Amino acid sequence: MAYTVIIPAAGQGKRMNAGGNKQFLNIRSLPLIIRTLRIFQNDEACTAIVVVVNAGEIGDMERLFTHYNVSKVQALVPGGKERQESVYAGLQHLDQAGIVLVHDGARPFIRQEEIHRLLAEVSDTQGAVLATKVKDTIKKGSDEQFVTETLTRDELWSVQTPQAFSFDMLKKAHEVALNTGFTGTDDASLVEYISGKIRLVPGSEDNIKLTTPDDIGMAEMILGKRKGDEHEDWARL
Ligand SMILES: Nc1ccn([C@@H]2O[C@H](COP(=O)(O)OP(=O)(O)OP(=O)(O)O)[C@@H](O)[C@H]2O)c(=O)n1
Ligand SMILES: C[C@](O)(CO)[C@H](O)COP(=O)(O)O
Repeated sequence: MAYTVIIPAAGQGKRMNAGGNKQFLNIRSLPLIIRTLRIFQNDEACTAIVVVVNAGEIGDMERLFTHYNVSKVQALVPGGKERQESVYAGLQHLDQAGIVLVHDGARPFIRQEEIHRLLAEVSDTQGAVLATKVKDTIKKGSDEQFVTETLTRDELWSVQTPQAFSFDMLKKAHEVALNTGFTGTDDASLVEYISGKIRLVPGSEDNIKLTTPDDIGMAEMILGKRKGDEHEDWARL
């Protein structure tokens, strides 16, 4: 199934503490954003990529894309203060309807197989997200750090990207959120807000978001584990 993808990459990378946007960090000598983009560059079902970046970083990003032959980037769009604003900015630059994926620039270990399983699930619902079952016991806490509730673990999922939607549904969800002041930490929550049904699609623990310095060690481990796998997307660009 053909799709387009919006890649929000306009963060500050504060928790990574790398002195700048973590998208430019080299992970085994390849910039993080390039690791993420090449998965989509190499996926024949992906027809176009919109990358949302910080306004001051457009030139640097363009140079990277040229250097690494990332040819599917249809637009480089200046982002907003929050991730939600950045995705909305990206949506304005998609000139194709159909299925749209949103995928964090900071998640470089997504596999084509997972993307295609997600796509297979989105056709009969309003949205689909990759997710893993929670392994820890999750409790809610008060401001004073007392437990207020222990949640039922069997019902809990840790949600990742990519998240898949029809273009019309995602656009409507973002517009309603904007007009009502609703904010969410992922795109599915905006669709849920307008009562859309979101399918949970089991994903992989490897699809981490590089958020803190510890995640760099985890990334090295994942790369080590995948080394030698000639079918891996990462070996091809
Ligand atoms: N205003 C923002 C904030 C985040 N993002 C993107 O959304 C993804 C997930 O965000 P996160 O991991 O939180 O990245 P940062 O915002 O860069 O990190 P931090 O919160 O530590 O500053 C990243 O690819 C990031 O670049 C974005 O496009 N626009
Ligand atoms: C969209 C997301 O990656 C799903 O897990 C996550 O919610 C992004 O959160 P962040 O606070 O922007 O890192």
